[in-house]
Amino acid sequence: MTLHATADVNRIEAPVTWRAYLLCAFASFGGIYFGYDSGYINGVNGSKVFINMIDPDNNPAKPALTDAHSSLIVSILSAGTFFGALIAGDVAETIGRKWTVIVGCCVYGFGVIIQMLTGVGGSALGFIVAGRLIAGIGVGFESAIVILYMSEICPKSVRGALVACYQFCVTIGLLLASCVVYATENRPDTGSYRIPIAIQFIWALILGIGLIFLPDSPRYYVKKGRIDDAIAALCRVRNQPRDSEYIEAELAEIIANEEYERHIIPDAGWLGSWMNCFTGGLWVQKSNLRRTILGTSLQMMQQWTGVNFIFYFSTTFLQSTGAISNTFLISLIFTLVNVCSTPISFYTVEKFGRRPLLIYGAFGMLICQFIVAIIGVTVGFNKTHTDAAGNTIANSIPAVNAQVAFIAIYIFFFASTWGPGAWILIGEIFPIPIRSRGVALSTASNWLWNTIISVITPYMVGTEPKDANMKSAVFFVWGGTCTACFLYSYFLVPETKGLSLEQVDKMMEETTPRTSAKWRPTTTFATEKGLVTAEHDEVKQV
Ligand SMILES: OC[C@H]1O[C@](O)(CO)[C@@H](O)[C@@H]1O
Repeated sequence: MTLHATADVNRIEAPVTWRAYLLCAFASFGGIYFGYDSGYINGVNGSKVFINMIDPDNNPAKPALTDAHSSLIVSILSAGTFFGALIAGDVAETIGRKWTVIVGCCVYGFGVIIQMLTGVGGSALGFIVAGRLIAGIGVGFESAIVILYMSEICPKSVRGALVACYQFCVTIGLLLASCVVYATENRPDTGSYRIPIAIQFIWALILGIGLIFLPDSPRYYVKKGRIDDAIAALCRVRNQPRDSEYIEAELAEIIANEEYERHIIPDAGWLGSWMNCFTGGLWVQKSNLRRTILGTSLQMMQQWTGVNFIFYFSTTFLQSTGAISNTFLISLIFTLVNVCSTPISFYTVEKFGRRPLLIYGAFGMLICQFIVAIIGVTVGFNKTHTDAAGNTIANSIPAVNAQVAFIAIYIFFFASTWGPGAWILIGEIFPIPIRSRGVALSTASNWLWNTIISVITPYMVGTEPKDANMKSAVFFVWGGTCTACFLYSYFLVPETKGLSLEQVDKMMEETTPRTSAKWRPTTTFATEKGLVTAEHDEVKQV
């Protein structure tokens, strides 16, 4: 086969068309699963019908699941997603990105059916736990591979913005979940939990059926040596004809990079491929080990921002001050701020880049967290009294309101920076031979830390004798972790804006994180591999 390779670093990709845009953006719909599944269970765990089904001996005056059951039902999904993401890395190498996500949708659908059986024949706990574990595996498939797929098909100039759509969909999923459970939670029948569970089917159907009509990743085809399929796929995602010189140039570049990387990281069987993620020196930025640490730690840091403390526990926390009568409304406002702020990143991530976004975002978050903590321990959440009716009331309502406002500003900073930023970067930093496993490991890290934080925070703010009862001081912890995010992004995060995935590879070889933003490509992989032989581009045998 002959392809037009190019030496011009600016001509390796076709201009972006609307169709290409929409095609690439479709997969981001997978984010809805993620958000909806994390969100709906809090409401279901609060439904009386559900509680009576799981824990028939609960106190009718104050119906609640036992701590053990509640944390099992919540965290089992994350356990499933953790393993699902890891398995998906392998599956995506074997059957391709697109089909892995479709398989993920089927697994998820199966998990939803099992959840729907909750309460049938008097069994409840077993069905909901098994169903969420299986659905979690599906979410793990989808959350890791949608990012991988999108990063590989999106045009470089809008890749950040399109992958940010994924996080946007996560936030919409969270919002939908809180609206659905608000509407169903108090129903007197099994609809109070079956409706929120059944709605999950819709997401699986839309994503699974829609993806059947989309092409797989051209980079996957190149890795498998299926060049004709790669050309067809590239033509569709770039909306270009078969003989477009852009398609040929981009393909030549992907092929040259793949050959170069394969030379450095040879195929090494199943175990060897996983081991490849951990090879090379710790102090060498381009090494696989460093990239794996970067991807997994980025996702760890995203969870260390403490965002899920707000999304999982803000209602309980706000209730404890007695200052806010409608805590649902406040949580809804937090969720809305999250949804509305995320699209800001579509623009800023391409205009200013990934690094500034994470650095300034962490800075904004740490300031907000410390302000919330300081107000809280001096005049806000921590200072309460008991009224004549025995209710806990905050001494200073304006101080509590100020804390709520700063929490909302904190969410604004998270949603417009770290929320999407971590996902964008993990899709970009891995070289093709370890990309699917690297993205899988990084996604698994997000879920792992999500679980760890959701398991430990109730003890940090709980009021039982065994609990730390930190009240507002817990925001000092999140202020500290956001400070760690700030230093982390300054010292360790490279700039990947505007580069093709192949150019990112080169940039990571030639720069340090702090010098990365100035790096510009000077040559193409095709030139280096000798595919371009004259001063002007030439047809060359590939
Ligand atoms: O938008 C907030 C949500 O985003 C995530 O951090 C994933 O990127 C979730 O863990 C969190 O619930």
